[in-house]
Amino acid sequence: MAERYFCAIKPFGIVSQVVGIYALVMQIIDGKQVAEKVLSECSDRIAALKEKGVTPGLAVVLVGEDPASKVYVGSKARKCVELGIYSRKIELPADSSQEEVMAVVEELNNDDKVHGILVQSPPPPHIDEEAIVRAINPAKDVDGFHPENVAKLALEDPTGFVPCTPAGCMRLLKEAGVETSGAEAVVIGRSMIVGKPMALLLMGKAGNATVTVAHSRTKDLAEVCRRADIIVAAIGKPEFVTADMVKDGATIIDVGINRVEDASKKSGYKLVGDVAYDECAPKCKAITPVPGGVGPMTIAMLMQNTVQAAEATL
Ligand SMILES: Nc1nc(=O)c2c([nH]1)NC[C@@H]1CN(c3ccc(C(=O)N[C@@H](CCC(=O)O)C(=O)O)cc3)C=[N+]21
Repeated sequence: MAERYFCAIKPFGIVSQVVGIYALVMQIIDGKQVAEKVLSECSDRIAALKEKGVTPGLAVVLVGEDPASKVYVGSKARKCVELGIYSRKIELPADSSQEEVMAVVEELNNDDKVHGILVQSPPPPHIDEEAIVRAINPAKDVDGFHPENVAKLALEDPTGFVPCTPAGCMRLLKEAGVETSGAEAVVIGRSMIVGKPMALLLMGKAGNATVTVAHSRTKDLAEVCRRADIIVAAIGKPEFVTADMVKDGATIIDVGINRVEDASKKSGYKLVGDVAYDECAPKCKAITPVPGGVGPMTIAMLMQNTVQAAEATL
């Protein structure tokens, strides 16, 4: 599921080039390609559901006008249409009250055509996001953020929903043929959306890795990272992981999506990950690019969770 690239070392002559080619075979993990595979599995399951009279449905709620959120919500809705998932998009003004958002969630909880509910994060600052997440019926919580699903993940109960981004990272490792069992994995970041569930997945039966969770208070982060066979970068800081933090032959999963200014781009910005890709990639056995790595997988796993939610109603 992934292409192999050769990093030829030009300046050092033919012999070094050959040595370089053997020493530095590096795999760029193609997230778009793996996402296509996941989506085609979803297609088959959707067809089977429709034969039984069930059309999976996903509702996406967006509060406010954040342009990046609008892009994500748009691509989620588009993916639903492509797959034949019934899609509802609910856009609420930025000044909506807590009660108004809660009322929408309640309505969606009671809508039998809707199997999955996602409230785009982050909502405007006056909204209590935790209360919203708790109000979602756990059986429709396709983000896997509800406490019941967090508990099921910790318990390794497969009836729960695994958060989409870490689920996508695990699938990428699997499809790239990266051995997690017995590996030293370092997760950088401890968020409830990525870092914490990622650590649970790597540590659990699906991963069997030895896991370290590093964060902003970690002492000697570079040293901790250098131990890693697998680094999962989910810090939210552009190009935070540098080559000196990476062991030769490590695998890097870059969860970061940061918009940084770039005058040469029409949009005025470019996307970079949490990893300084150009300097880290030559040291890696395998690495995910940004864009085209974890991002497309997040959406694919959301579709998969929606299918799972619909199947659970049969
Ligand atoms: N309740 C909730 N659930 C989410 O799953 C959720 C959320 N809130 N809030 C925002 C984040 C972010 N997120 C992304 C999904 C796809 C791409 C994606 O497809 N990225 C493309 C590039 C997209 C671009 O060009 O901007 C890529 O990396 O190749 C990125 C980010 C889901 N999120």
